[in-house]
Amino acid sequence: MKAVHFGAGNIGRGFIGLVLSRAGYDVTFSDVNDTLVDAIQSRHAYTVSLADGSGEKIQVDRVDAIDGKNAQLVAETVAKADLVTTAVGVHILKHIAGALAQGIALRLQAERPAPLHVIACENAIGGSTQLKELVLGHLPAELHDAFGRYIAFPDAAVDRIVPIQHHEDPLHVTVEPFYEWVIDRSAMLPGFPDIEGVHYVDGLEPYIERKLFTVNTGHCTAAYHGYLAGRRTIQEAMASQPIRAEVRAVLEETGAVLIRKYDFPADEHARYIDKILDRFANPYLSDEVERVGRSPIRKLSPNDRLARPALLAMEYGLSYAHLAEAMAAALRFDNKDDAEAAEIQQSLQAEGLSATIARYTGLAEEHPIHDEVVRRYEAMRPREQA
Ligand SMILES: NC(=O)c1ccc[n+]([C@@H]2O[C@H](COP(=O)([O-])OP(=O)(O)OC[C@H]3O[C@@H](n4cnc5c(N)ncnc54)[C@H](O)[C@@H]3O)[C@@H](O)[C@H]2O)c1
Ligand SMILES: O=P(O)(O)OC[C@@H](O)[C@@H](O)[C@H](O)[C@H](O)CO
Repeated sequence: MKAVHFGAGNIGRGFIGLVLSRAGYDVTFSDVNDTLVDAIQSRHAYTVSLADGSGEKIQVDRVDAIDGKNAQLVAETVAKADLVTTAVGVHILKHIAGALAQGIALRLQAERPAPLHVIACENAIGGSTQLKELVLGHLPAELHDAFGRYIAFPDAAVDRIVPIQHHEDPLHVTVEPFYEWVIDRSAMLPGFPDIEGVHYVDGLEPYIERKLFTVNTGHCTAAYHGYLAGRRTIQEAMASQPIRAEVRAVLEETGAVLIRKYDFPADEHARYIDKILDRFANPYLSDEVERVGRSPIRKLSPNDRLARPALLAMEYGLSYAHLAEAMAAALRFDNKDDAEAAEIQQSLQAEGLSATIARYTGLAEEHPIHDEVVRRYEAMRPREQA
């Protein structure tokens, strides 16, 4: 079985590539990073360590790589694959859609096209569905019918903390022991063999919202408050009692929303939160606040981990004060190396606070959550004075 995985980065090598390889797939990574592609092409293997103090290394074999900048080669590789996965970043999906569509077109020209599943493993609601729309935009109308019959894009939720790596070997990757990969079976074609290590469900929404509004809401809260307090990593941030308490408070707000929306048992959800707080504090990981807080425009956007649970909380008459505090801290994430953070700072200077909140969160000026973010932003000290 052949899999093409877009993105040989941290989650690509440390999670998806590892699981697929163990499940019996020959994995070909497509990436635009020449260092990664060259190293995989020359060694056809890499190692993964679990951040549990054991020092044990897992060998991943039978891997290959292609240059993601070569659209023709990417298309030909996709045409021969049994499975396509991605972990490139949701904003990059539009850049891979053209070559993916070209590969799908090649498959659909066959007399009896082989079915294909394309699974986006990104931190977003409906990542595969978004990719499907992008791919459709590149396909001629006469292929749309066959596309609907032979190509499926089941949505997925992926959870494993993989920090930015700092090893001499560019392929080695250290990951947390925990992982969870959930795929929406109801969107799959019949006859596809289960991937060992994947949890299949009918209907992904509760799983992706639970993951995004707990792991990722809590994570970015730790990152933004940690950044403001001058902490370098999430582990250092979580060692601060006030920050840990703020992260827990945010997760109690999103937890109340999730319990109300999905009827999750409260005691089970409380254990889920406790486990996540412990994962953030894992002493064997060093995860920089800049990585976890990266792309604040995406994180503040209406359908993502801060604004969406706050809106749901308001709709249900629940508290959103700590979510508003996290949004205010995101607006003060003044990391010059992050293009989205720089854009927010520029907007704050040029347009002012209210217009910036409205533009990036979609919360208009008179909205109660907007007002709460304004109050909290104004009461918050910037990083220099923290
Ligand atoms: N790191 C984590 O803890 C984690 C966990 C769960 C989900 N995710 C999600 O996985 C995705 C990737 O995150 P990451 O941390 O691995 O990032 P990363 O930057 O380590 O990896 C992304 C990879 O995509 C490659 N890439 C960029 N443009 C490309 C293109 N046009 N074609 C092919 N490859 C391209 C980059 O070169 C890089 O190697 C994101 O959506 C992230 O939210 C990350
Ligand atoms: O990848 P992002 O930028 O959406 O979010 C940063 C981290 O919260 C994220 O990568 C987590 O480490 C991951 O989602 C854990 O499963």
